[in-house]
Amino acid sequence: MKVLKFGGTSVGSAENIRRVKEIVKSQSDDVIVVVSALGGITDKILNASKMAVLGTEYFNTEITGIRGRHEEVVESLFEGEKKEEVKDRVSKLLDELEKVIQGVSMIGELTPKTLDKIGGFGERLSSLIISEFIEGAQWVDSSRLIKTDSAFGKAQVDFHVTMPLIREKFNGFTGICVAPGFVSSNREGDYTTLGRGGSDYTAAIFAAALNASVLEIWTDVDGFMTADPRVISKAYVIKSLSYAEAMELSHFGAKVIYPPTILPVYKKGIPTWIKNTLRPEAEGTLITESRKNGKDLPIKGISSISNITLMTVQGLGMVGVTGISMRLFGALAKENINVILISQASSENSISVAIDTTKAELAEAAIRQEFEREIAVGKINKVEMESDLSIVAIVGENMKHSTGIAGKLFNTIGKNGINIIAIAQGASELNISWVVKNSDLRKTLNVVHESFFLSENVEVNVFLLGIGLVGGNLLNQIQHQQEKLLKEKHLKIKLVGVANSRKMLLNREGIDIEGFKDKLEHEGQHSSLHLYKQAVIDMNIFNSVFVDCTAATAAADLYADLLNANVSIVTANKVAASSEYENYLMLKKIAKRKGVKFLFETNVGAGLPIINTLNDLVNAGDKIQKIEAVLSGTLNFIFNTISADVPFSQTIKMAKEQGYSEPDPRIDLSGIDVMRKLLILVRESGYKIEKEDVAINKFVPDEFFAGSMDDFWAGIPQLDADFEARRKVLESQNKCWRFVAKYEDGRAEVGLQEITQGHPFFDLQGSNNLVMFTTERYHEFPMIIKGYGAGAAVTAAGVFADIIRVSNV
Ligand SMILES: NC(=O)C1=CN([C@@H]2O[C@H](COP(=O)(O)OP(=O)(O)OC[C@H]3O[C@@H](n4cnc5c(N)ncnc54)[C@H](O)[C@@H]3O)[C@@H](O)[C@H]2O)C=CC1
Ligand SMILES: N[C@@H](CC=O)C(=O)O
Repeated sequence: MKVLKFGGTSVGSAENIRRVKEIVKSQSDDVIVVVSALGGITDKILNASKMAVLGTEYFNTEITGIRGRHEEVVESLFEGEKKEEVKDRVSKLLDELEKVIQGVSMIGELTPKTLDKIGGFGERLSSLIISEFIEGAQWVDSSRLIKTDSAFGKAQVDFHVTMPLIREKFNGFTGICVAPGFVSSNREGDYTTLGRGGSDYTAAIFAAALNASVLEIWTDVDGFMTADPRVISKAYVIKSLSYAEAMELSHFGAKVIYPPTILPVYKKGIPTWIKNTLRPEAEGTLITESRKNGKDLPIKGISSISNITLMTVQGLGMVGVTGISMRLFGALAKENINVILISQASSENSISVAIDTTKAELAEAAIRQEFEREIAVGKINKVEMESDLSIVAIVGENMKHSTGIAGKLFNTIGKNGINIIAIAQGASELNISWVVKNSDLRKTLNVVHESFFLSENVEVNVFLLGIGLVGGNLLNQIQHQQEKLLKEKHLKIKLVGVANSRKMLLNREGIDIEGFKDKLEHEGQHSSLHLYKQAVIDMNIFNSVFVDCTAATAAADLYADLLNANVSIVTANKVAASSEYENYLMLKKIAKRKGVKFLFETNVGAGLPIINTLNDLVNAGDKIQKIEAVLSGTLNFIFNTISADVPFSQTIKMAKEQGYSEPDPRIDLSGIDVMRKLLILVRESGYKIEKEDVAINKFVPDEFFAGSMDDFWAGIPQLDADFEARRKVLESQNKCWRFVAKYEDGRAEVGLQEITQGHPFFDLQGSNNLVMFTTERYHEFPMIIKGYGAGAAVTAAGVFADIIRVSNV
């Protein structure tokens, strides 16, 4: 004997009822089919009753709708005489329903007893139609077999009476029987109901009573998912669960099965399948007895409940006093308030309980009344209600005796800036639950799902600002490398935001890099730096990284807020790291405190591994004694290109065209760019230094920087002749110009130098950079790092490497 239960969607239309018939007919065993009401009908019935008791005539409209839905289904499923016969029977039941609701309207009273009588009509109607539609099927009235107490609304089953009644009814039964779910009756024969979702429970009771070989719950999803697929697009179906796991997951919000369903089948060890009526070929989830399975992941699923209120009762007078908890829970129970989570520290100074927010006021009043005396004398000084919260739970038998799960869980959550308000874990170690703000729920679920279920892949969510040379190249590189990184490094780089100075485009599911510029232009929202920053923070996505490829000071001013919101920063923009020392230090401190990264490798030497190398030297205990470097790609290019044929002003234009210069090349020519770089190197070496401490020996007079960009381009050729004359002299002396940065003994300076042959800087070609670190360990022969020091492609590659560093893969 098998018991199959079909939910509201499964029987919600004539088409779906045909699928149900196919499934039932394909069974080789005897079958009991338990059905819910047609999807949405119970809500309509209850609404009609509520309208009736309020005295509005709207209930008639609801009844017409209910009638129409059933008539439509009958019309489609049946033909000829059979159709008329079923129509007639359905109509009689609907008349009965209408009469009861009209009665409610007349007397203006809707007792729980009447509500239970009304509430079960949907199942009675659907089961009647389906039993007639499946040839040879009998109809059995579950309400006469399942006996309960008289707690109308959510009656308790009397198993001592129910089980024999069912066995007796089905003694010697063969074939197919269709029964309404949800409905039951008390000792007096009045209708009761088993609670919303109770049809699952009806099926489980039948299965347990008859020792069914299997219980199948047919619904509209493929099975229990690892998380709510509406929030986690990558959630997938869990193949198998123990009864305890299924119970925990469904209790904590996974609305796949009505929680009480589990107990009867668990007691009898009846395997229970969750299957999809709309995709019967899908494997589904099998719920069986508890087995610790070495192959399973430590946790099977995550579920959550939103709109929770946490009530905290606190007071020194509670410590060591017996009976406080008993009174607290007793007071809540008296008001029929379900406690979803309990958290009490061992100091006993406070107890927190999570309850449904709709019951918060009632709960507070009940507790204040119960502890009136203790509150008056100050033994309890706080009854605090915190709302807009959610409970998240991870569930899995394999957590038992596995070390490190809670550590990994809370570390991941903390690193993503999610505050945990309360925690509960039972000694069974089957479930760890914690409370977060509603606004952090989505991020929490993503973070946990990612780290426990998709641990194979690490996801980094990129918000890019600035799509000029470096930003544009970066996106090309990501696009080309994305697939390889996923395959070989299990790293998913997802572009979730992109902005220029006017517009922003955001999509938490990912933005296709192909054609992103068009999309930004046409679909992007109007933006400003502030709006973009706020959007990044509000989207609250885990493993977020803000990538700054602008040269804007205002962009650097966003970093503190972003880091504080647990967003890592990767920046090619040198402004922040070369700003006031206090600001530079503060950003580093925030990043450290928040467990996120603040990376700026490309600030010095573009893609060259200069800052990372310096960090490694210092971290390993070396001491930087001297820095000598050529740090400007632009200036090195200029001094390598200037010739009798190519005047000074022309080389500046060329450097800009080749993408070496800053967006404003005056930053390069004035020495500011090199000053910033030296400042950063000295700071990363562990010394405190400010801009004012760096002496800049300029080689272009200040007056050329005073006006607009156009003024600059118009004026700069005036220097060509002088430069050419000096260059000739230099050439005759076999020397070259290099713009050198130097730090030694607390003195920092940058300026143009004449370099003689044989010096390491002499042969530095093109836009190359060279850095020499003289340290305690690299003393006689300094460490030298040399290579392309500017250019969009190498810089973008350096930014890309920093993004990958954020992921820690
Ligand atoms: N080009 C190179 O070789 C290297 C560049 N860098 C740094 O990379 C950064 C970008 O340089 P490039 O791509 O060459 O410059 P770029 O001028 O080509 O690109 C900068 C982009 O930022 C955008 N932008 C400016 N202000 C903005 C704002 N408020 N909001 C949004 N977008 C804004 C601009 O419209 C432009 O598209 C600069 O900070 C530069 O110092 C660092 C190392 C090497
Ligand atoms: N403008 C800079 C680019 C790299 O930082 C340079 O020329 O070096």
